[in-house]
Amino acid sequence: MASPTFTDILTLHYLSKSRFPRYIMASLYRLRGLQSIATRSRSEFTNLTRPTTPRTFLRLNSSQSQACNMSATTTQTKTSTTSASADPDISQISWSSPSTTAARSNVADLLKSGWSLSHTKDGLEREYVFGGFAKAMDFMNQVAQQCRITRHHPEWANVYNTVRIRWTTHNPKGLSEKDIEMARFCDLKAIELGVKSMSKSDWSASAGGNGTVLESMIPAGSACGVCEK
Ligand SMILES: C[C@H](O)[C@H](O)[C@H]1CNC2=NC(N)=NC(=O)C2=N1
Repeated sequence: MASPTFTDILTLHYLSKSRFPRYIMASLYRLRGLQSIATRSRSEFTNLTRPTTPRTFLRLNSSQSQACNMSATTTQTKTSTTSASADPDISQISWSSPSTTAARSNVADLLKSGWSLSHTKDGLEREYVFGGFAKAMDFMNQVAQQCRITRHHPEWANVYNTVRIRWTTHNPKGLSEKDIEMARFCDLKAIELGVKSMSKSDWSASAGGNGTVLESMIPAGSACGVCEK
């Protein structure tokens, strides 16, 4: 049995990196009389054929992928959605200023993707669950940075890995385009940080709208002392 030459080893290496199926590789070695290589231990062979860099896939649930779809379009151009779900009722929304067509379309998309309208109808609410406290803090810090840029702040609460967030405008009171923009920003940040779940927040619905941590701290859209001035 011929022992492999340096060229054989290089060829083997090259073919392995190109991830040829193992059985083709084995036949090639046999053809070339390199039985010693063809019958090498399985693990040695597997190590050669395994891709060198691990691949990670982000598996998104439907609301997360919808949020991603939305990010690919601008506020102005977004006019339709691929979702088959029924159009949410946006007629009840209490707007901060007269709403534009784009704002109405975008808020409908957000509602379809899992945001809910606050019980006072002037805000958007959602709940994110992260891998742990550190991730939840990263999320809050990154959203806070964006708040400094947009000069707009959320009403939110955190317990360990969970962040509940509400976007509403205090002055003039109601839902505004900034709320919509920030809600979308939150979804994208959360996905970027590997959020575990993005669910509809039921903080308004539960206990008649005032039974949750945040509701007892801050009634929806309450004065913040700065916005009211
Ligand atoms: C002066 C300053 O821009 C305003 O007070 C901003 C600050 N952040 C705000 N945030 C929110 N949520 N609503 C507001 O009306 C608001 N107003």
